[in-house]
Amino acid sequence: MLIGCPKEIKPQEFRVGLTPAAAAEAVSHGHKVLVETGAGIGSGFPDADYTAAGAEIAGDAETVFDKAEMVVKVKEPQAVERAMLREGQLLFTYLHLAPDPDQTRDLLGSGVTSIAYETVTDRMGGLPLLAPMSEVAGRLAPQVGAWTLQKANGGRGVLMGGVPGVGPARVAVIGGGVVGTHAARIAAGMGAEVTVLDRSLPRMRQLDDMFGQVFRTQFASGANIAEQIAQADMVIGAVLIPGAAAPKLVSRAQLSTMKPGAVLVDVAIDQGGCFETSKPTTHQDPIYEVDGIMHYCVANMPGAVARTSTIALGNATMPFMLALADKGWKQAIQDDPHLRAGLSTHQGKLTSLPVGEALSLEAITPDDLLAA
Ligand SMILES: NC(=O)C1=CN([C@@H]2O[C@H](COP(=O)(O)OP(=O)(O)OC[C@H]3O[C@@H](n4cnc5c(N)ncnc54)[C@H](O)[C@@H]3O)[C@@H](O)[C@H]2O)C=CC1
Ligand SMILES: CC(=O)C(=O)O
Ligand SMILES: [Mg+2]
Repeated sequence: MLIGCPKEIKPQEFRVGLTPAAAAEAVSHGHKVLVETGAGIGSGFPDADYTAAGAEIAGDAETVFDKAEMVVKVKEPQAVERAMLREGQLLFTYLHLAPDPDQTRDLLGSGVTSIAYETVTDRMGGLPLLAPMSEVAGRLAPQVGAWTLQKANGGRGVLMGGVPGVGPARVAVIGGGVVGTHAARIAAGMGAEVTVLDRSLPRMRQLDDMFGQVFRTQFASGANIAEQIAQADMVIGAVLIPGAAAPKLVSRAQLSTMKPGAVLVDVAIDQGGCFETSKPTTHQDPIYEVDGIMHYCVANMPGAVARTSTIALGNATMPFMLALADKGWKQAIQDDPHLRAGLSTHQGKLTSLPVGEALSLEAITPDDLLAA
């Protein structure tokens, strides 16, 4: 199979879909790999690393999209990239379709077969292709939130760990999955007083066993969320219902109950965000203020630490990428129900029920598609 890897074009996105190590593995499996010139540069991988791995270098994105049987990326295809997709081609990348009707329409219109990293599952009920980037974004969240809390950035001027004689910042993390756990660990490590709110009692038991007194857990009822945000210097949004639009857990009216200059970091923004006032921002212009409350809502946070993120993502995607290349998408998803869970569009059909529900579109399950 010819596997193509274009350079990412989302603002300030420095990750790349294929590492030289992944390219070398694909070549050793007998596949051809075509990488756009400069695609790996932002992650510290020059073209020479790809040619050494046996890949070819293409001069532009058009050549990659034109020739590739499978396009491997990081972020959802942007409008100019979507215009280059076609029926019979396979797209393997993050998609986040539920909050993105334009992208969904274009993917369906192109006929491309697309598999979303973020809905591929594993035997433990986890999301193995989302997890590495959730680890990164979770660890980044208190760091960017602490920067936003600085007075010059619009925050209330509170230091995460406090100092002797002055108490630490209070941080509420809503959602105690991968993002939430990593965020809570780092915020606690910075000296903040941290509470993690989740709706899953088994998850909170697990967190309590693992972390003891490092941070507290609290059931994510509306009342508890209201109480926590009123006391918080920083609130980190980290909820997920896989594939679906994020539930809105903090309304605009509730901002008036918060401390002026408090910070909302909405990591769940890629699924539409869990605060009513969230809207996606970029690394170039990451923060904005609503009713005195600072918001950080960057939808590709891991792009800020591209080298770590590219390698972490590549480690996770490689076995799936190889299965798709070796077997073709149909056989690969027939053999692996976890990869099947990622199938999102095929020949103009939407194959994700949560996306169908979020966008009021007709959808079938991947199983129904295979059975048809
Ligand atoms: N902005 C960015 O750059 C990035 C964003 N993300 C996003 O972060 C979000 C979280 O991802 P993960 O931690 O990997 O998901 P996860 O599935 O590991 O954790 C989600 C947690 O949310 C909890 N939850 C669901 N509904 C809830 C509710 N109503 N109230 C409280 N808790 C609730 C679940 O019980 C679960 O523990 C996703 O939207 C993901 O796409 C991930 C990586 C990068
Ligand atoms: C998960 C995601 O959206 C990202 O890593 O950018
Ligand atoms: Mg998007």
